[in-house]
Amino acid sequence: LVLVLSSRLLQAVCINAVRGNPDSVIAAIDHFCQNQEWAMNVGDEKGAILDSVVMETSPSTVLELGTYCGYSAVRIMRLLPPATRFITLEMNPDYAAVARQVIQHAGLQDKVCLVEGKSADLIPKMADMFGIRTFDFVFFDHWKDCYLPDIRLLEDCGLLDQGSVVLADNVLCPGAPEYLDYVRSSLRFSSRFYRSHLEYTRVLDGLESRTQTGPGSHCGR
Ligand SMILES: O=C(NCCNC(=O)c1cc(-c2ccc(F)cc2)cc(O)c1O)c1cc(O)ncn1
Ligand SMILES: [Mg+2]
Repeated sequence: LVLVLSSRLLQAVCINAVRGNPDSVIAAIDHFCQNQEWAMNVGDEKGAILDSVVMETSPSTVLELGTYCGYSAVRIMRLLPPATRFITLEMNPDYAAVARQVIQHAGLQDKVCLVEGKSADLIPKMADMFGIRTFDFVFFDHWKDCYLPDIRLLEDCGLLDQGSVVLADNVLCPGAPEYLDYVRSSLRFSSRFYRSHLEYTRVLDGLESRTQTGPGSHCGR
């Protein structure tokens, strides 16, 4: 039986991780990617930075764009108190299917709301679909050329407000230059670069966080 990479990653989780234990799921994926096959999870080095920004923000509403195999979803959800809303969007149905099983193995299936579809189509429906007014924390890890249009869309839909944090993966590798210029250009936000490395490699990469300082665009003040 020939398995695609995401299925081989899931198999490694099923074999090596303890059911209901998110940290063992994270460790199993990192071990698989470090020793068997590279895969585009945010990884342990950037993952620790992700953890620290999530804990610092202590959000009550979280949106992730780009679920892939569910690694960062497990990382984020394991830190959140039970009442927190966590929504993750993935347009690739094969990735979404693997992610559901990885998240279930971690015992976090009741906390996740995994929606399949394009971020550009789903973001405008967030308020109606989930009764979400604004997101306190957003993690960008999907197609890099979607970062800029999608943060603009989140703003236009009034889904970001004062204090909202947007954290983006891969701003150096593969890179999101237009996005970086945008988030670093406006005075309405403070942005910070976290220097790191491409997951499981020594290639330079990093995360960029942007915190909204002024009120949301729909407040009018
Ligand atoms: O969103 C979709 N892909 C994942 C986006 N993420 C990435 O592309 C990504 C890539 C890399 C990466 C870095 C160096 C390299 F040499 C190759 C890849 C690393 C990362 O950390 C990522 O996050 C997708 C796909 C598809 O086929 N259909 C619908 N959606
Ligand atoms: Mg990434």
